Amino acid sequence: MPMDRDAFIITPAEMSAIDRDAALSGIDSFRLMTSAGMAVAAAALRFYPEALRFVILCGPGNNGGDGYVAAATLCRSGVPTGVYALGDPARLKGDAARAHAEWGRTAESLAQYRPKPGDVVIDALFGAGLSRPVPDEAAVVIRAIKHEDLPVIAVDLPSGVDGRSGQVLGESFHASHTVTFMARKPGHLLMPGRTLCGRLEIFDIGIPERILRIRTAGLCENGPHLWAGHARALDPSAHKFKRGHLAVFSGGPLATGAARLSAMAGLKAGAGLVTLASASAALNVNAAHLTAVMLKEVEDAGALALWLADKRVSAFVLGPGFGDMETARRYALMLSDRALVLDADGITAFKGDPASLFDAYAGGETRLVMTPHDGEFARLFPDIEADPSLSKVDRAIAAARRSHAVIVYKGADTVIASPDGRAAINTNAPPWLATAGSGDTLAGIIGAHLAQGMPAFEAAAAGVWRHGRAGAKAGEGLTAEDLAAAIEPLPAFS
Ligand SMILES: NC(=O)C1=CN([C@@H]2O[C@H](COP(=O)(O)OP(=O)(O)OC[C@H]3O[C@@H](n4cnc5c(N)ncnc54)[C@H](OP(=O)(O)O)[C@@H]3O)[C@@H](O)[C@H]2O)[C@H](O)CC1
Ligand SMILES: [K+]
Repeated sequence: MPMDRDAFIITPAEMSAIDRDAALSGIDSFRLMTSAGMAVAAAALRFYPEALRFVILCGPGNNGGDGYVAAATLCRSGVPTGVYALGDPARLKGDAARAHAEWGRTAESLAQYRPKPGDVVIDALFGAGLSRPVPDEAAVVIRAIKHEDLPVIAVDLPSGVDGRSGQVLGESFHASHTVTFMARKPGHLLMPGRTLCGRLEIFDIGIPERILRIRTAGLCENGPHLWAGHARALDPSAHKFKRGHLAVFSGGPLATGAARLSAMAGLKAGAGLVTLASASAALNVNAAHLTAVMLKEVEDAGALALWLADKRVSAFVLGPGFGDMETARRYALMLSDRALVLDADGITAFKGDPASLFDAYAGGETRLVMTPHDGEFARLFPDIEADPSLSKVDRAIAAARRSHAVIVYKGADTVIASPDGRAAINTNAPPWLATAGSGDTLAGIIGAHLAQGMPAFEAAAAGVWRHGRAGAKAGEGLTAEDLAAAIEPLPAFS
């Protein structure tokens, strides 16, 4: 399935390169700015027809330029406006200077602005070019506007949100609406940026798609366009062995539930067969709870080695509730010629010696998927986690490259990254998905996809998406059992 234009995610650096390419191909950059500013003005009139006054705050770069175009357009439409500038407008350059000149009035200084009820603020202070914490003068005004609870329409990004990482640099607006151009930036989707954008609109300012596509790297929003082509292998009408055999390792007798949640999710997600591998001490408690999921005694590494002679067991989930770190390490290394989802304790087990795991899965097709949340990620990749210059997308890609694994870096803004540099940001998870057993369910869904022969990146991305859908369907207050029951067929078959 070709990538849907709306699924593009373009970093601010890529956007600058796209702007340069557009200029080189003869596209007038001032026309782009004019389209951008007019789109903002139109959105402002549409969202807030009752506004007593539009207050446009203009910064020192092209984001400010968009603001002057918006101000001129709103003036022409006859609504009251006030324009306040950060820095001396005489120092504006290029298109922004021209936009200011064409507006043709005198802006007041930003420090003069006193928020008033009835004002609707158009934030054109900083956009893609924000490179450091917002200056104090801007921070004071942002806080005053928040205090007055005025609606804010952000141009491109809420000022203070880093478009590359979604992090707040100093202080940020919490916009009610954001109008961005051509495509979303990572900061619109990564946290906390996503929550600060309000309702997001993407406006086409006229850069041809062929120019966009050349510069877009492998980052997009997670969705069926990424993996539906690989979902055909998951035809539910196929024979059960063809639909793959997934094995999930159980924890000890007092911690068996997590693995059973994974196993049930794997079955619901379409694996033909699912076996729970349990040490003898936990066999009875598992037997008492299982019906469709099969049970096999795997007491130790020797028993696992014998079982691995059966090549039909095509994928494994190791970690949920597993508990025994030494055995987890041993099993994970033994499984290195199979597809493995390593979750929870399976990840923590390699704290201190991650290289042994990474080496075991190096070479050949990517077959390891790791599903860390923040804490687990820091255990395996402490230096990557501690590097403040990296966005969550950068961190996930760096970890994937180092570990030769697909990384599912969990959170409200789960990022799926492949060792080859592709990455996707997931957006369909409702907040209530963060519940006990949710991660176990996700591991089982991904395991089912791997068992059926989906490539690791697609298996993981599809798993995260189906998990989010199931969460939305099960609704607020869901339990992990509800979640497994709510897993829907893959879109290729719906
Ligand atoms: N293709 C498009 O999407 C188009 C988008 N447009 C708009 O252009 C901006 C990006 O414009 P740019 O000039 O690159 O960046 P900004 O306006 O966001 O900010 C750059 C200026 O701000 C200064 N700066 C940056 N951070 C700070 C800070 N913390 N404190 C003070 N000053 C700061 C920066 O100065 P430097 O010293 O860092 O050089 C710049 O002066 C995009 O967001 C859209 O709104 C185009 O209109 C059309 C094409
Ligand atoms: K802005």
